[in-house]
Amino acid sequence: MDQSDLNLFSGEDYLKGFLIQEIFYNEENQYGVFLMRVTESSETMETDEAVIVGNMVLPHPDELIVVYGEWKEHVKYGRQYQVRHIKKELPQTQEAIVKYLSSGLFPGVGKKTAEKIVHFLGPNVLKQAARDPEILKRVPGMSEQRAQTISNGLHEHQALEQALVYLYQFGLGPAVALKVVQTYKENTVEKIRENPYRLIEEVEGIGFRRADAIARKGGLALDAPERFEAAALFALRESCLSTGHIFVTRDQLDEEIDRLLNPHAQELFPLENRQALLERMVEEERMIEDHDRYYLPSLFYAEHGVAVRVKEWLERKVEPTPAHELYKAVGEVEEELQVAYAERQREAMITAIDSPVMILTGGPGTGKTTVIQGICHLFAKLEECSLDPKDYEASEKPYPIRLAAPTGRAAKRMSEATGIPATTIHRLLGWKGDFFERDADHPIEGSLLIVDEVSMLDIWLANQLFRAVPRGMQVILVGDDDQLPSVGPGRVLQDLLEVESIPRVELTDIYRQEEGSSIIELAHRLKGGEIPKDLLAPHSDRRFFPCKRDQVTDVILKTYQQALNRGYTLFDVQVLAPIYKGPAGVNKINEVIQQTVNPPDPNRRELTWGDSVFRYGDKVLQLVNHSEHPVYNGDMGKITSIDEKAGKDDPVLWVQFDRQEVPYKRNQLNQIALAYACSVHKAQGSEFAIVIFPVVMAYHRMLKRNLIYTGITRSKSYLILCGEPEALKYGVKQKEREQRNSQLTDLINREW
Ligand SMILES: Nc1ncnc2c1ncn2[C@@H]1O[C@H](COP(=O)(O)OP(=O)(O)OP(=O)(O)O)[C@@H](O)[C@H]1O
Repeated sequence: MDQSDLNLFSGEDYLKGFLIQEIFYNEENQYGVFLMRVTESSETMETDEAVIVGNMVLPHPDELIVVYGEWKEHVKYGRQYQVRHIKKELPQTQEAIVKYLSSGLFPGVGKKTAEKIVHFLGPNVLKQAARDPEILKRVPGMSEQRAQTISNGLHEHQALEQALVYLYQFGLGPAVALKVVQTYKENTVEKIRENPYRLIEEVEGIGFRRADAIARKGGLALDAPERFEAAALFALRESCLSTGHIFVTRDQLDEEIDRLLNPHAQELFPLENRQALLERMVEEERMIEDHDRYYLPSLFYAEHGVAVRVKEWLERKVEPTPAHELYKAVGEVEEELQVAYAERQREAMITAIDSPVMILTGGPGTGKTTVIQGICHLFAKLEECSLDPKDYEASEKPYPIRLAAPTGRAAKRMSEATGIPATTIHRLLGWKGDFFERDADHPIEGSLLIVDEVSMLDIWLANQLFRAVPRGMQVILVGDDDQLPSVGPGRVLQDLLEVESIPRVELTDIYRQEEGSSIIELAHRLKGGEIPKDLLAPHSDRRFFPCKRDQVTDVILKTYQQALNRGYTLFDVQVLAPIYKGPAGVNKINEVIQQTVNPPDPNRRELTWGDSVFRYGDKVLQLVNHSEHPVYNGDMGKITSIDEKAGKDDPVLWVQFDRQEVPYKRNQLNQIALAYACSVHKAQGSEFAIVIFPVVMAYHRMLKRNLIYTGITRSKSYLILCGEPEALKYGVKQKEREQRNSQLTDLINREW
């Protein structure tokens, strides 16, 4: 395909010329402001210079470009050309071609070689040599290999440029277009013409609607089978990822497919046709069907994997410890640890010792951690093994007990409270960024596994973890099923609780209350749907400041500052909000707190990234499990250094986490966010001395009982609620749990 074949933008207003100065350019979103020398334009201009603004892939200074867009009057900066899309033209004059060839884009071509090439082959060389390396061999002294390299380079460059231009016509922004081109390289146009729907699965950020629009423009028929297949897969994946389903029923699938394919979905794909297409997809194993339930293969296998493991555990017999021995050992543990266990706590410890698998549940302050510690000591006593990690340093024997939790903060808390080493599940499983080292063939080591915060476990992680449990290892799952369910698909803890044959103990008596906590009491009341009469009354450890939505950020800010003035650190105080956007959302609150507690300062380095500013000293949150460093989703740290001039492959920012300082390159900055405020979901598994929790009706879509309960129970010493009391009352009434489709309970109960 020739560049002249792509006369896509004919008729649109344009400016043609060269960039002469970069005023501003943000590599992350390709937003830039440039001064341009205009050599040609669709309308007459008074001068030959223009300020152009917009998202565009950065052109090379010597490249001839055409920008399509329109003139706009900016309140502050005056007349500017707002760019919609940009096309790079091949240079045409001898001088420009020499500059282009020797610009560094083509390895090994310096100014002299470039001049020789143009001298011998003339101004059409760029197009010709891209197609045929033989032409270059006419240049004296040009080796065959070098001719081939230059030709390949030219071909690749022109193909990529054409691909970008091809993508802009579909309304793709430069960032997404660049991602597409990086995925398919010089085959972009071909691949998309072949099947535009492949973009959904192969390029992040493109959904069904965008791929469908591209297919429409490309002339693909509305009733093309590829269209239906793409809609079906997209509908299935979205339902599972956004709602947490493991599978969707045929009715649910049809409804979602119709929504995507409307109008006329039913006529375009009548029942019989649909059935045949779905059957074909099942045959090709792109989805799995079981009794009219449709699964993504990875979810089907994960759910079955978990069921197989749990069944195996339940079938295993653990030799019961004689009762007198058990009770004697519990007594000794009580003495050692100076705790008098309550009856139910003792029952939990004894059940744990004699069960291949057990679930321990309970709300905050009911003594789950105390029992975990008790179980570890009891286990060590009966097995006659040491709990001192030093005793295992020089030995072949593995440490007998593995404590793990889904987040780094939860693991740290567990280890501090029990005095026994604990890690994240990802670390336990040897997470390597895109795979786990530990699996059924390379299981984890030890005899007892205790996992805390199991409500956060989705079916994928549960499967990874369970399959890496070696034969004979006892498993104890600990959690609070009234908390928010896992972010990923499944309802693992709830499903396992519905399997009657799994031994479980529920702790209900609250112990922290004895230490005078009214927060826990409030949490337990709200969990039962009750709003205490003294909700608004000041308590020694909690307050409710009634205010309107517009006043919420002021109230938060005041309370935040008061806490800092009293000596609490940024890490002791945490604001939690259910949503990110809006005047009382996480983003706004972060902006306001940052402005006050860590304001702009000429002596403090900062870096603008997307809509955020990261400044030296800011508190930040890790949003995903880091692929190179042991830093996990939910970990918080402080920015200790910024180098805004760092190159693409060098770190631009460092964050000090608990145990280490972690560098971030520019393309890793999407892994962190400001953390003065964060969502309740992100705070799962963490606790803070002071929690500030705004509740206003503007959050109504997200306000649910389990969310409020989870938010409130994150606070250890002091809880500050602010906002509209009726919003809290409204939220607590919203009890109906999300209905997530899963059949884990049935699978475990079923005879296979
Ligand atoms: N039998 C007991 N006697 C006295 N105090 C107890 C007992 N059990 C637990 N506690 C105390 O109650 C408090 C809460 O216990 P623990 O931290 O074990 O509960 P938890 O369920 O893990 O709560 P959370 O999830 O909020 O951390 C602790 O201070 C603990 O020492």
